[in-house]
Amino acid sequence: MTTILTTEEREAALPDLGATGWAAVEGRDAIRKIWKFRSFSEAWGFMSRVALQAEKLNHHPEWTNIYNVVDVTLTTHDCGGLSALDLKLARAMDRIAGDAEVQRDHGAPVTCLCQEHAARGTAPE
Ligand SMILES: C[C@H](O)[C@H](O)[C@H]1CNC2=NC(N)=NC(=O)C2=N1
Repeated sequence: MTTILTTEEREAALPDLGATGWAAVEGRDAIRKIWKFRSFSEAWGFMSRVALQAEKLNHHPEWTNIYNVVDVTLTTHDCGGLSALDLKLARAMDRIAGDAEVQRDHGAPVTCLCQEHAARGTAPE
């Protein structure tokens, strides 16, 4: 049975994950990270590789993909909060994402490349 992380486990693990861009989710015992890849293809490649890890761990993200953006929330449904599996999957995602851009401000709007080109009046490559 998966158990909720203790305070000590959180204090040991969450600061390092926070440093890479993971942040607490308002009103949920969960962590969130937003990646902005250079293309849909790169975003999809990330999701495909993460999906294989999720199946291996039997632990799955809550995520949305809009074009080049992947917005991820991790929590453990079986215990209703953060567990060691969320830490493991978060670290795996960070490894797979490599140096892809991270949006750290979760209060700011999340815009995809289409919206950014439209705002700048530029044409996508
Ligand atoms: C029965 C259920 O499929 C398993 O217990 C797994 C599947 N993937 C899961 N993923 C997440 N995020 N939380 C879970 O509790 C969970 N449970």
